[in-house]
Order: sequence, then structure tokens, then C-alpha cells
Amino acid sequence: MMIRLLRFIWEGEWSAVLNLQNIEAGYGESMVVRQVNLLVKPGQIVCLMGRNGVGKSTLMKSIMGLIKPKSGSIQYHERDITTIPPDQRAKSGIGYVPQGREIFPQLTVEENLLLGLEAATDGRKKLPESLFDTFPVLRDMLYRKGGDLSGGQQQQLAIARALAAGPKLLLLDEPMEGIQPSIVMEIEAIIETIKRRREIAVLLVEQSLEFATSIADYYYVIDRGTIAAEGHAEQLSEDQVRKHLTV
Ligand SMILES: Nc1ncnc2c1ncn2[C@@H]1O[C@H](COP(=O)(O)OP(=O)(O)OP(=O)(O)O)[C@@H](O)[C@H]1O
Repeated sequence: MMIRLLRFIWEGEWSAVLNLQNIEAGYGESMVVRQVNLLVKPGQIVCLMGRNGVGKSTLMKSIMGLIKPKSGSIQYHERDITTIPPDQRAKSGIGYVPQGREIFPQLTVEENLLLGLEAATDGRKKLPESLFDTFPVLRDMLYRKGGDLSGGQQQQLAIARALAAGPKLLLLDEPMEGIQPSIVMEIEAIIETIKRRREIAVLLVEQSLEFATSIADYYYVIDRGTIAAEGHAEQLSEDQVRKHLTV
């Protein structure tokens, strides 16, 4: 009990935006994520790294409520959200950009963005003008269909849609995946802008070690469903990388 209390104070759990305790999750009988403890503190960018298939997306889906954890707890701003449905998590300020983006290709850019407002934390009905300062390309393409945008633009749209609602925590699942190298830099710049403002905490699934070490305040390496290493980004060592990240 005493150790738990000290950890709560010393490790900043008391002020955490997101606090996962012993999360176990999977599909049917198969357990994919085991005993995961993870903290995201206010304004932090936290990177979740690991090889393909180790359970990163499964963990992100559990945080968003799309998969029900088999055990463990999820605290968001000290509120237990382990069992509440995804739409309520979104309304309480958790934005989610899934792997593969999942924008609506038949809807215009504007309609896609307006759908993001459904989860607005403050009841806003209009898209904030500041959104287009971060994503100027979307202003020029407001009336184009989402499906007509390039991969990089669709990724920007997916992130902008999540930001439209004014989240306090943004879950980004491999935003650079399948994007041309020249556009990767644009997405990285957007994440850097979010970091500079320090208003939104981000949990980012990222494969690029170089970007993870440059942007993250803290990282977790997941291997076969459990956290195999964690620390401040500058402590990410060659050994850990070799052991848990290379194929
Ligand atoms: N809907 C599903 N039903 C059953 N098994 C699934 C489902 N989705 C993922 N899995 C399995 O769970 C394991 C972890 O998948 P997950 O997508 O979480 O990994 P990941 O670390 O995000 O990898 P990637 O980077 O390739 O997406 C894999 O073995 C995968 O085959």
C-alpha cells in the first residue's frame, strides 16, 4: 500500500492524463496484450514502439474502448474509463487516429472534419479557424472528396478530424505508415507543432527510431504483448533497439 502511494506521488500518477494498470486484452481466447502499465502525463509525447504484430494497435484500441480489456484498469484524468463506450471516451477528450486513417472517401474534406465535431468536448459546432493554420492544405481542399486526396493529405485529414473536437489526449496509430518520405516530414512537423503547444498529450505508435527519439518525452517498447523497455527518449539504447525492434 505504501509503495503504491509513493509510486502514485513520485511517478506523477496523480497528475497523469492516461494511466493504464495491468491491461490484458486480445481477441476471443487469444491474449495479445499482457500486464501493460503505461503513463502519459500532461503535454507529453509518449511513443509506443515495437515490431509488427506485437500488440500496439490492440493496446490503442483498448484505450479507445473498441476492444474490451479482459482485466486491468484505464484511468483518464483520474477517472476510471475501463468500461465506458468509445463515443463517451471521445466526448471526454480522447481523440483517435487509427492505423490506415479511416477517413470517409465519399464525403468532402469539410464533411469529414464536421464529423469530428460530434465528439467536441466543449459543444462547439464550428470548425476552429486555428485548425487550418496547422493544416493549410485542407483549407484549399475543403470541397474535394476525401478519397481524392493523396495518402499524406488523407493522413492530415484524419489527424485534423481528431483535433477538431478539441481533445486533451490524442492517440496516433502509425501516422507515417504508407506515406511518401517527403510527406512524412509534413506529418512530423504537425506532431512537433502539437508538442510545442503542450496543450494536448499524445500517445504515438511509431516505427522510426530517429523520429521517436527526437520527438518523444518518454517511450515504451512493446514485445510480444508486454512492455519490454521504457524510459526517457534519450535513454533509448542500441541494445534495446537491437533486441526488441529489429526484425
Ligand atoms: N481483429 C483481430 N482478430 C484476431 N486477431 C487479431 C485482430 N487484430 C489483430 N490481431 C492479432 O493480434 C496480434 C497483434 O496485432 P496488432 O495489430 O495489435 O499489432 P501491432 O503491434 O499493432 O502490429 P502492426 O504494426 O503490424 O499493426 C497479431 O498477432 C494480430 O494477428
